[in-house]
Amino acid sequence: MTPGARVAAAIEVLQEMAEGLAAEQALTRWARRSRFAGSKDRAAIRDHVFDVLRCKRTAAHYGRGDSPRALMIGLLQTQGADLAALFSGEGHAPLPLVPHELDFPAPPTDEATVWNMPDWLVPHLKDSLGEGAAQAAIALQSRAPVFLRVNTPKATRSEAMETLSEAGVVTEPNPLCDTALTVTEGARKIRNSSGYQDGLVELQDAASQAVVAALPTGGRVLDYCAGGGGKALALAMDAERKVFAHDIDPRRMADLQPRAKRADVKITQLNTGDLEGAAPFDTILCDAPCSGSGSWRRAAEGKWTLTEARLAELTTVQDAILDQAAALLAAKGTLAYATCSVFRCENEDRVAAFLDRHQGWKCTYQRRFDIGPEGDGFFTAHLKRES
Ligand SMILES: C[S@@+](CC[C@H](N)C(=O)[O-])C[C@H]1O[C@@H](n2cnc3c(N)ncnc32)[C@H](O)[C@@H]1O
Repeated sequence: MTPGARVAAAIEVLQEMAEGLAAEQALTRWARRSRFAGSKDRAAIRDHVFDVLRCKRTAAHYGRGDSPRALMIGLLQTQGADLAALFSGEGHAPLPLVPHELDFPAPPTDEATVWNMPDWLVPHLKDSLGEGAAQAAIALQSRAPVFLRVNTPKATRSEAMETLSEAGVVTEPNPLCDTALTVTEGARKIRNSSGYQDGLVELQDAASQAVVAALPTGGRVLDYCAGGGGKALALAMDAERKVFAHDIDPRRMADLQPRAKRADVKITQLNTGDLEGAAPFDTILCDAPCSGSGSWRRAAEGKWTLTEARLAELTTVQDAILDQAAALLAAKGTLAYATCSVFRCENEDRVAAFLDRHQGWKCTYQRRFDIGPEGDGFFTAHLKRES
């Protein structure tokens, strides 16, 4: 496909999203009906679509509208692309720009447009991050780096780096965690590399790894909100731990056992009804459902679909999860709370609310990870009973 045809395809995908499809669904549908497209075409189209999602307001500003075509014109203008070459009307490229589309406005001045987020989120971000809010908003407008976790039962960090480089995947040690690598070249080759297929590495954000690395070693450990099991797998690298995984929706753990097998680690899955019988646990990690604001570089739709009501609902669920997990903890155990959110209302405020509800508990550790080149935005806190 020509670059112009890829832009036309991205406009088609954005149109389907405007009609109600989620980005992944729209991209999959487009790929199914466009068998002629190669993997590089699909990747380029995906990049256009997600770039628009990350920068929708500035794209709409420069494109003078929020139609899919206007968004692509605005986005490509901010990227300094050769619009005349891309919108040539030749072959499958979009039709040439008409005069009013070439009349680009002055740069935006209002904060929500510059920060590329809904108006209501601006005060939330400021309240949460103070002077760091602008940096976070800007960081959310770029593609996230790719991070890997070295599966230490199978390889050291340097062995994994060596094996990956043979497949053209270039990495460097990530400062957030001893097991983390930042991919600097060849990210698209990871899944076919022997390092990945043989379980030497897993795809996992570096801050997410650091959250697990901060937990006490050994003991009976419950990943209470295990989801796909990324953190459970990281926990299970410590052979002294007996790791249990639970999720209110067990279907989310469907891939956990094959992944554990590939990583050569053992994880026991528990249904909600089995939790009480398996308690007490020495460590319980509650990687709670959240807005995902720390990872909106990867899942940019969340930035536009989150509502104030949903955010409030999430804080209620987060409180309930902490209360349920606390009842399963051993007397001297550690209750760890984590979110991939940067909002105070989902982080520090939840810890404070827990301590208000539970007399005789204290917070022994707390860390916030900024959105940046080293990892996604994350928050974690450890809660213990006062002895
Ligand atoms: C942030 S995701 C977990 C991601 C996962 N820990 C990982 O690292 O891949 C949150 C998970 O919490 C689960 N969840 C939501 N409410 C829950 C509850 N009340 N109890 C347990 N799990 C819950 C969701 O189904 C979802 O899979």
